[in-house]
Amino acid sequence: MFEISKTFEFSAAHSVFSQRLSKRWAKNAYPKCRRLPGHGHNYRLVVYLQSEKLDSSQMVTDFGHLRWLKDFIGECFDHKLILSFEDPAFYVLLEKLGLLKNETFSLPVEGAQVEAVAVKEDYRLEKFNFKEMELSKFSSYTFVSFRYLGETSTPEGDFYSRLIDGIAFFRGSPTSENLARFFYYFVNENIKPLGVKCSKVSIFETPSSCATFGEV
Ligand SMILES: Nc1nc2c(c(=O)[nH]1)N=C([C@H](O)[C@H](O)COP(=O)(O)OP(=O)(O)OP(=O)(O)O)CN2
Repeated sequence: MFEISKTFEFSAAHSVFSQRLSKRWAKNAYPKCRRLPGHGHNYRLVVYLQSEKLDSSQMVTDFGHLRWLKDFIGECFDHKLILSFEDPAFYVLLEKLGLLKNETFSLPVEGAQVEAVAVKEDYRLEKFNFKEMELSKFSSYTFVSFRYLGETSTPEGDFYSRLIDGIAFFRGSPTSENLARFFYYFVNENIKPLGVKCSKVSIFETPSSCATFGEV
């Protein structure tokens, strides 16, 4: 069996609302990773691909065949604040940011729209634009990243373009474990036509903290 790996780097922020530390094991049991609006990491994502045989280029697959993943990470994860649908503070945070009205995600800027790049439950990609959308509809996605489409020359337009471009929604708590699982299924779904398999994915939050999901 052959195995190749490709590493991707991105910077992002998250708040690990699910963090609970045991006093017995952690000297300082204060769960600092729950803090809002979040803390940042220089993430390293390592994707492992396996194949029994080599292709016509005598490769598992060309490293260049993962360019789509580099582009996706650059557009949808890099320099984003990853907010979780399941965070108890999710609704409060969106409301305070002016993005929530009657349980509806809405942009309070005349004429502006939001472009969403969404990963569905089956890990396929979908793109759509909206001005308003019921928040409950987002929870059928595993991940949604946003881009502001509108005027930016007013202070309000500037604020909402920077805010919208800076956030993404994630289904579970954004732990390294959950991110590794997300990328494992996302990569496997989207490389099916290449005829190779993603065997595992590792996510490094820091140089010394890593989670792996797949055939470990
Ligand atoms: N199993 C997991 N544990 C922790 C996760 C996680 O995703 N999975 N996440 C965090 C935080 O995001 C934290 O920022 C990173 O944790 P940690 O390695 O403890 O970071 P430090 O740099 O503060 O730790 P050092 O002791 O200085 O290496 C927490 N835990």
